[in-house]
Amino acid sequence: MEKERTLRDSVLVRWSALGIVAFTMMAAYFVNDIMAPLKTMLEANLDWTSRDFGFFTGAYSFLNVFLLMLIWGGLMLDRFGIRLTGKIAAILMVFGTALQYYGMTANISTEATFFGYKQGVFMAAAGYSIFGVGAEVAGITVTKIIAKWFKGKELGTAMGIQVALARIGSQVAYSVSIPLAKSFSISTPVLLGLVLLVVGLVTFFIYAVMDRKLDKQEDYAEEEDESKFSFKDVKNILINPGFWLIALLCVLFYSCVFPFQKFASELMINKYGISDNLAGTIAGLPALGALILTPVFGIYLDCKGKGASIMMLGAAMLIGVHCIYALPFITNYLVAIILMIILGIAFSLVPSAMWPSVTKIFPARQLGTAYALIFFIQNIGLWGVPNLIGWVLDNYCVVGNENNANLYDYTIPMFVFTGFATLSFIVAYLLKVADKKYGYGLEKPNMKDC
Ligand SMILES: NCCCC[C@H](NC(=O)[C@@H](N)CCCCN)C(=O)O
Repeated sequence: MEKERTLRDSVLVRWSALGIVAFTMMAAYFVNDIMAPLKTMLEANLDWTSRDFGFFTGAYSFLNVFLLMLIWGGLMLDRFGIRLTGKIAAILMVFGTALQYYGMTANISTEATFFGYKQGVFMAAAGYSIFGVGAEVAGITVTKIIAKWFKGKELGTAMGIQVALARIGSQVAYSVSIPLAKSFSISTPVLLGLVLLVVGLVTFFIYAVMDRKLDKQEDYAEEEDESKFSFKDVKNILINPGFWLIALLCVLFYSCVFPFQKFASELMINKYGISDNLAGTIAGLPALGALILTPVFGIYLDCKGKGASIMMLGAAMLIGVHCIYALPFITNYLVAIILMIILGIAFSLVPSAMWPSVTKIFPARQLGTAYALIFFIQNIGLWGVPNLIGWVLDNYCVVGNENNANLYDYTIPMFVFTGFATLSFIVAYLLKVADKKYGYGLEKPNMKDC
């Protein structure tokens, strides 16, 4: 007997489902990056230091790392399902961003401190930390949603398009942040993010209706889902050398991209003399490049393979980019823009090879657990590196002061990023060696017929 057609068999409905949840993630990436270009203005207007900015930026991952929120989120996703987990994640993002907005706007004394940080900074960071839990849990929920609707269909393309749409959120955030803050007030960009997140929350509730309908039609049993978080699988994953190499590559590579971008606007202004209205757009160029190139490289990897070599190439490009940014005598703004474009290419190469590689190393049953653990380790870098860079800037890099904001020499921070990029290249090389030894098939194409 022919199987009954369900909602996911309709091209229009399944791509609409993707569009709806991708919007929620786009809003999340917008809020994630909206504060980055404001670093200098935060110093001038709200008396933040670089250490404060690093503390705030790293706060995104604080609860995910130290309270294991990503792990609990993974467990909750399996125990209570997509709809409840996704709604809670979206509510956390809205609540966290509202708290962050309050921390930036309320009339909090700049003198009073909390755990050694100004109260306003602490409040904004606490909000961003709650937002970070919501954003990361929403990330794994959306991965599961895409697997649910696109399994046996255009799964790879759908995942690539979702990440590409999220990059639009980042790029728009980098471009509009400073102009908005200058035209209205320093907190206006965050307020806009809050509005987008509320719309994202509403769209997720709309998605939940579709999800319930699909479950009714397909009799979708969460127990049968292959991507569950399970403590049984944790041990098997942790003893797989492929896991450690991918997780290390992920934390090192992403530590050279996301935290770097957060400080990049100021680097563009301080070192290359780029106007502050344009600096954010340039710092956001990697997201724009990745938006276009990630699907292109995805198709290449599907048809030709060479995943391990591509990860090495991306890491090598990153070493070159950060090293040239570190050289104090190269100050031409065109060089800065070209380097940002090259970083964008590397930022497309590595993720488009790395995320599908996870599916080659682990059986489908362990995928959810493997992704949650890799995200967890990645978050350690997303917490630690901004704190480290902020501390280095305050203690070793101040070279002057202009309009109540410090001027910084970024040589040391950029050499720190070069160090991480070098380590990521070594790990990518070891991954290629391990691929040969254990036969993961990372160099093989993802699809048989192209
Ligand atoms: N199917 C996995 C896609 C992962 C996309 C990846 N996102 C992350 O790694 C997040 N854990 C961290 C996002 C932080 C955003 N600034 C990506 O490349 O964005």
